[in-house]
Amino acid sequence: MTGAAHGGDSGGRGDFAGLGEFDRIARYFAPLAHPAGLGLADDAAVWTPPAGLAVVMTVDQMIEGVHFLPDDPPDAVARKLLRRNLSDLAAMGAAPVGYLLTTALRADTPEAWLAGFAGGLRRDQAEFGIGLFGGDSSSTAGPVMSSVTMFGTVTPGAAWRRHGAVAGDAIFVTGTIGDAALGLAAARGQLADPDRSLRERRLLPSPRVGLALGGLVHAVIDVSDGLVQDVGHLCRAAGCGAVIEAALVPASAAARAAGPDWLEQRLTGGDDYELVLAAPGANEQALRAACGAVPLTRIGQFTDRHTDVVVCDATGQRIRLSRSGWTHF
Ligand SMILES: Nc1ncnc2c1ncn2[C@@H]1O[C@H](COP(=O)(O)OP(=O)(O)OP(=O)(O)O)[C@@H](O)[C@H]1O
Ligand SMILES: Cc1ncc(C[n+]2csc(CCOP(=O)(O)O)c2C)c(N)n1
Ligand SMILES: [Mg+2]
Ligand SMILES: [Mg+2]
Ligand SMILES: [Mg+2]
Repeated sequence: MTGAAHGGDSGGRGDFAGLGEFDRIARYFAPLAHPAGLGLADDAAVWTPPAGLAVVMTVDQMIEGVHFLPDDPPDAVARKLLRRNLSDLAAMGAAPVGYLLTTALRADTPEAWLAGFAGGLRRDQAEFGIGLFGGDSSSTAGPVMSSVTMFGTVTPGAAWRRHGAVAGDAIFVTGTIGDAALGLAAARGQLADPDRSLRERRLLPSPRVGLALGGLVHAVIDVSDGLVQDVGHLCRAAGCGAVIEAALVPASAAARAAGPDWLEQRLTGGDDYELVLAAPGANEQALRAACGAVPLTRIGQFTDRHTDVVVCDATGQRIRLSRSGWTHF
């Protein structure tokens, strides 16, 4: 390498006003390092998993224009990135430990954006007890992009899986469904959001980490693409079908205020990061106890109608939807 030296490069351009790649890492990311990250001063992280535990790994991205809006607060972008991954670990019954981070920023990305992003990481690291293992910094002429690869642990053989639902199992869901999708509609000016609670739920999901559901559930998935599509994944994994009673799907006060025209958007819009559980109805009280303060609602049941998710109204009449959830082209 020629030019800038490690730890003191001054090859920065644009809004980073002289702050180069290695200074950015030292200033914004090294303070967030987990002990396994070795101060972000080596070529890779070295992590010794606790003896007797299995490692659970997942990765998800945040891409400007696809997963977040250009004007979204950078701390919220970072927190949602962590929380999308935390939600996948939650769906597997894993305890989160740490993560690898990649960023691709534009030369005109303000330094304040990176400072806000790192502040969001710091805040949720404290909230969820995780640390930064390391990562990679790159540049782009296009949309800002970032990804997190997150690691957690679980007792070997005890991870919850997407398969395992059986006909007759109840479908349970945590929290409320549809707020983030309605929040996106609100951001686009299609829907009022007087108390900004829909915006809040779009920006900051609540991953359901740490629920002691082991032994009570047959299958689990987190809702990222949309309730109907993600229940469909449980069905395909198990070779069964499902009936969801639309009126039972929990809605926040703001979602109820939006009215019935927004039903399809709520059930298929995604970005909820709630858990869907397949479990015997008889386990309902035990599940409720395991969920503590996290609301749990029975929304339907699995059936022997192979791999078909049916949404119906309170009279059993089928509600036809034009899509089941989010897909990238
Ligand atoms: N590009 C890829 N390379 C390898 N595996 C992939 C790739 N994309 C997805 N997968 C795998 O496919 C499965 C489904 O991935 P998907 O991203 O849909 O799950 P998810 O993270 O739960 O959903 P979402 O991305 O909507 O949050 C996972 O096991 C994931 O590891
Ligand atoms: C600007 C903007 N447009 C659309 C959405 C909605 N959205 C995008 S990707 C996705 C599914 C999960 O992502 P993936 O499958 O890539 O992991 C959802 C629900 C958003 N959040 N922001
Ligand atoms: Mg994914
Ligand atoms: Mg998932
Ligand atoms: Mg995911």
